[in-house]
Formats: sequence, C-alpha cells, structure tokens
Amino acid sequence: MAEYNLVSECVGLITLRNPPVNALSAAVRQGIVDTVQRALSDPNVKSVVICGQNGIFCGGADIKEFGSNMTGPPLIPMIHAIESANKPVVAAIEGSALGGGLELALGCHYRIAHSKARLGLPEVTLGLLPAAGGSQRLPRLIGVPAALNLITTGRHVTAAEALQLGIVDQVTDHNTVDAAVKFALSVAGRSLGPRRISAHPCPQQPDLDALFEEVMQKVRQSARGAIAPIACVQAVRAAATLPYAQGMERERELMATLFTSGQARALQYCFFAERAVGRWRMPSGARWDTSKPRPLHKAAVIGLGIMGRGITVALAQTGLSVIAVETQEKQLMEAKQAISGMLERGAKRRGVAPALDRVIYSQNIQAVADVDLVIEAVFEDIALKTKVFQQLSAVCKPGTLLCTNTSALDVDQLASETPNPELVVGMHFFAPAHVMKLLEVVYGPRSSPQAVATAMQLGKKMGKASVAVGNCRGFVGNRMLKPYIEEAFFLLEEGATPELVDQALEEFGFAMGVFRMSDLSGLDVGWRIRKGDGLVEPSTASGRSTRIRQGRRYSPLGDLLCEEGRFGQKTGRGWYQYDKPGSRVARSDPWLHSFLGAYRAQHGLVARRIDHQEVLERCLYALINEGFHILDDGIAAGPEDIDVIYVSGYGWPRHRGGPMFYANMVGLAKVLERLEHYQQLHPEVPHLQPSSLLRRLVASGSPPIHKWGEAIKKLHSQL
Ligand SMILES: CCCCCCC/C=C/C(=O)SCCNC(=O)CCNC(=O)[C@H](O)C(C)(C)COP(=O)(O)OP(=O)(O)OC[C@H]1O[C@@H](n2cnc3c(N)ncnc32)[C@H](O)[C@@H]1OP(=O)(O)O
Repeated sequence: MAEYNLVSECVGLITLRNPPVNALSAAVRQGIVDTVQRALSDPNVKSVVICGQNGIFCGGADIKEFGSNMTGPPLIPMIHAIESANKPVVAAIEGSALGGGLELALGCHYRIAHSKARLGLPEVTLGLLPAAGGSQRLPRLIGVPAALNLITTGRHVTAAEALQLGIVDQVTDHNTVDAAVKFALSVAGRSLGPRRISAHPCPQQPDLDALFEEVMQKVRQSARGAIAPIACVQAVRAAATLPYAQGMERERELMATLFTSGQARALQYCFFAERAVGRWRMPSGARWDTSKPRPLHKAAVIGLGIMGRGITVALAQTGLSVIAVETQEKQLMEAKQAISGMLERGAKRRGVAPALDRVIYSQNIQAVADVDLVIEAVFEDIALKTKVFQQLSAVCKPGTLLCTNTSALDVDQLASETPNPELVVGMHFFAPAHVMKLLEVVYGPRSSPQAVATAMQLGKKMGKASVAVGNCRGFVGNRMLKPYIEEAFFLLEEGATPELVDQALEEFGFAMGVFRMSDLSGLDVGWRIRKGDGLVEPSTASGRSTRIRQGRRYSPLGDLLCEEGRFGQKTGRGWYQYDKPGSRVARSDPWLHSFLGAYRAQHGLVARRIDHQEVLERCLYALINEGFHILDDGIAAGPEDIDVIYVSGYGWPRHRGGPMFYANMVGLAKVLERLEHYQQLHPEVPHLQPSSLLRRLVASGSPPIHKWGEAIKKLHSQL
C-alpha cells in the first residue's frame, strides 16, 4: 500500500497506493513505516519524497476504520519518525492533502504543491480535530489566527493560498513529483533542525487571551451545539500556550472525547450518506450504474420569479447555455437585471468572469425549441403548469426532458398531460435555488431511468446534494414537515408560545425554530395550500372556528394570523413582530400572546406548562414517524436519502445526522413508546399513530440504521 523506488540515484520515492483517495488505512500506515525505515537505512539515499498515486496525495485517515477496532501502526509516531529523520523528507502534493494527509505533510521537512492542489484540515466536519499533531504543528507554522480559521472551519485552501500562508514551500504547474525530487536533491545534506515544525514555538501573538475569547464566542454561536469546533479552539490554545509535548497530550485528551461521541458518528454518517444518495435506485429496479444520463448543452427555464431566477443562475454557472423565458415584458426586464446581478456577484466571489452571455432572455416559449432540457418554474397552479407542459411538448425537439420545479403538485399528473411522460421528472429546488444545497429529483411511475439519471447528474454538476425520490404529496421534505408544523401549532393551543417552541428547536440545533422559519418563508404559503386542500373555513358567527376538520384535529391558528394580514417578515408581523416589513430581527409580540390567550379561552382550552422535552418529542417524532411511512411507501430508497434531504435543505443539525439517524441514536423502541404515549393523549391526531414500519423494525430487534434496508426488504417480503 506504499510503494518504494529509488529515483535519481539517491532519492527514496514513497508512493501511497490506496484508491480512490489514498486514505491512511492500516495497510498504508504500515507501508509508510516500512518504506521510510528502508529509505533512512539505505546509505545511498540522501533524501526522500512522499507522494500519492493517481494525482492525489492523501484524503486523510481512513474514515471507515473509525467505526471499528483500529489496528496497524498509529499515525502520531509514524509522523514523528518522519519529522525526526536525519534525511530531508519532501511531500509532493497533488490533488488533495486533507486531514491526516496534510498532517503527514506537516511532518515532512518540505512541501511542494501542484497549483491545482487543495489542502485542509476538515476533521471538524467529521466531529473530530486534527489529532495527528495537526492542531499543534499548523499554528506553529502559520500562526494562531490563520490556524484557528482553518482548523475550526475545516475549509480547504488552494495551493496559492497555502503558499501565501506558509503551509507549502513551493507551487508548481508542472509534474509535482519531478519538482519534489529536484527540490529534494537540492536540499540534501542541509540542517533539518529549523524544518522540524514541532520544535518551533508558536509565532508571538499579542492579546492571546482576547483573541481566544473572541474566537470561542464566535465558534459557540455558529456551532449550534456541535462540540468539535470548541475542542478545536481548545487544542489550538494548547499549541499557543504549552510546550509541544504537553500540547500533544491535550490534543489526545480532546480527541478521545470527540472520537467516541455521538456527534462524530453522526457527522461521519452524513459524509457517507451524501455519497450514498448518488447511488440512487428506483422501485422499478433502475439504478445509477445502469442508467446513462443524456449529454446536456442547452437548457431553458420557464417563469422567472424568485425560483426561476435562481435556477437560471445555477444552470448558467454550471456552464450550460440557458434560454430564460418570461411572457410579461416588465417581469422579463426585472428578471434580467436580477439574474445579471446574481451572476456578477457570484463570479466576483469565485474570482471568475460572470457568465452573462450564457443566458438569452425571451418572451416567447418558441425560443426553447432546440434545448435539451427545460425546467418549468411558473406559479404553483396545476392548470397553468399543465398548459405550459402542453406548449412545451408541442414546441420542443423530440427527446427534450421536461422538468417541473413544483414543490407540491403531482408530477405524474403533469406527465400524463404530455405525449412522452417518460421524459418528465420533478426538479424540486429550494430558495434561493443558486445557493441552497438540496435538490429533490422526483420520478413518477413513468419517468424513464435516463431522465432521472440526467437530472441527477445535472444536480451534481450544480454542486447540489441531489436525492432521487418518488412522487407523492410534498415529496419527502415537505411531506415530513407537515406533521412537524402541525404539532407546533397544537403545542401553541395547549399552552406553549412561539418563543418556547423555537427555543427548544434551536437548542436542539436547528438554524431556526419552526415559527421563525414560518415568518421567514411567509405564512401565506401554507395558507394557500390549506385553502387548496379545503381546510380553511370561515369562522362561525361567534367568531369561533372548528378544530376538527376532515375528521382530524386541525389548528386554524396560522389561518387566523393570515386573516389579520400577518404573513411574517414581509409584512413586519407574523408569529413575531419586526421593526418594519422585511426586517429580520424577530421580537416577541405581546399582541400574539393575548391573541393566543383569547383563542384558548374561546375554545375552552386551559394552558398548561409545556417543557422542551415535549416540544422535541412531539415535533421531531411526528416528523420521524412520517419518515418511516415514506420508507415503507418506497418514496425514499433508504434512511440516508431522508437524512441528506433534512440536513442539506431543512436546517436539521448535521451533528445529529438527520432525523432517521437521530431516531436510530435515540432508540427505535423509545421513539415508538413516546409516539404511542402521545397518540393515546391525542387520538384525533393521525400523524402520531406509529408507522407500521417502525413497529415492525422494533419487533425485529431494532436493527442498526445501516441494516434497515435489508430489514425493510425482508419485512416487505414477509407481507
Ligand atoms: C484515535 C485515532 C487518532 C486518529 C487521528 C486522526 C487524525 C486524522 C483524521 C482524518 O484525517 S479524518 C479524514 C479527513 N479527511 C477528509 O475529511 C477528506 C474526506 N474526503 C473528501 O473530502 C473527498 O473525498 C476528496 C478527498 C476531496 C475527494 O473528493 P471526490 O469528489 O473526488 O471523491 P468522493 O466521492 O468524495 O470520494 C470518493 C470515495 O472515497 C471515499 N473517501 C474519501 N475520503 C475518504 C477517507 N478519508 N476515508 C475513507 N474513504 C474516503 C468516499 O467515501 C468515496 O467512496 P464511496 O463512499 O463513494 O464509496
């Protein structure tokens, strides 16, 4: 797993071989130990170069090993042996040097990087810290502020930035290994003392205490309960204040706590889940590896409201030519201005030229005749969308894929309005579409595997977490959101306040509680949907509204606020009050509290004390329960799909792994027991009725999440 060659007569070349990313598995570590030993004991070898095969230096420790008993030589002594070698060791960095990979390079005496390489210590994103000496060496090399930034965010830096920071000694556009060998020859015999980073003190930093206090405060605020970023700050503080050996001891202690934590397990699960969703499969048996996507050169977007504009930007930034269609001239001109602004700002951020000339604007749907794919983003109205789909079917060249950005309508119904339903899929983007990571690719029973493969590949090119899901009301994300929001409304009826519910959810780690989120996205959105479902009724003569509708408990609270014109941030009033319409700082609203009091009195409801635990159990378990229904219905292929959707699109805290992973951590039996408990108290609430899949999983011994797939298949085959 590490190959050894003698090159240029006196350079020992060690090549890490562990595809695809040369992760530091036990075998690779053993290979490094053996080959370094061989190079150091060969009197002909004057210097050593370490590189990785296939254009990548090293993607870090092997994350798959973390879940098992780790064997093989440990990383820390291996890196120490390199640093204390009496011959210069040069790291030749191509592709990526991440985590343990960069820590290995920091143990080398010199680092040469290719100009396209990326370097970083992303351990924090996996719930860990750079515990192979990285938290102690990097601050010594580049100073405390820069090291804190890299280690607490886990961000990857370009070779150019690495050079500027002093992480690498040289950047090359040519063959990196050749450059490193040449460099190794030039430094053979030089004194190595100054090149051993562990022997350096940290560069002096004025007001160290104030700096750490400020960073810790910032990190605590943005961590939303994640423990790794805080441990990272503590580890860097040890580097800044303690001798190296003591700093290493502190690094070890901090890592020991993180390594076995539920958060590390959750974050590592997310890492693999995000990759697993790319290996999509449909109930028909169609799969990612047997379905070939179509090449795409030209796309079109129909409807240039907020969603259409974001989608146009996302497509243009991916390199596609885009025809952007809006029938009203004024709206078209406004959209053009907005899209150009977004493209310009995005390009400035990324340091590239804006893709303005990739977008052609038109009022005429005929302009899309020769595109390969169309994304329809007109108003959420089935009659309007049907008309657009019929027009597109008549206008587009044969084989054009027709995608709808609907968030709530029936993709299959739309497909049935076209002569080629196999070419129709949903591409459910989230606002703002050029920023938000999530894309639900919705297939109907007639969508072709090729259409799904093409939409999934396009999503990946756009940098989205793309998840293939079946067609049902709300697809996966919004379907699960419904019981979550309903429970929050019921809690208000029973005595909670928006502040209490939001606080419980935000302490759990959500970026925003349900009511602050509702104010942000607009209360009128849900109101319109409920009206469409025939759920919104006028109040009776007494002003009292019914609380059982369509045979189940219903809370009209959201409707009543909308009747008052309280649509959230945009009107300056919603579940909270705001300084002015459009302002973002939510303040508690005494009006809302008296409104809730009057509402309860009118309905004979007596407010009771509700604690955070009840808020979490009722909102989250109702959402999770719907997730089990979704798995049972075959709408999502596995729990990873649901979890990626929730973490990347719905603000679920990543360090809790997603709702289904969380259920697995809490224990399926406990989730079932609490749902049964609340269902007994609220028999008129069907979403608290435990899903039969959850019951069957518990009855079959609550298998761990990675075995749910097998269990679901087995349980289905027993039916
Ligand atoms: C008490 C113990 C002390 C131990 C001290 C430990 C200190 C060090 C810790 C670490 O190093 S933790 C790991 C840090 N590294 C990372 O976080 C990098 C993770 N990888 C990536 O960011 C990317 O994979 C990449 C390297 C930038 C390459 O990206 P690309 O898009 O080209 O490929 P992917 O689809 O992401 O990955 C391909 C394939 O490889 C698997 N994989 C990637 N990295 C690792 C890894 N470090 N360990 C194991 N496997 C890895 C990835 O899962 C993909 O496989 P599939 O999941 O698709 O099968």
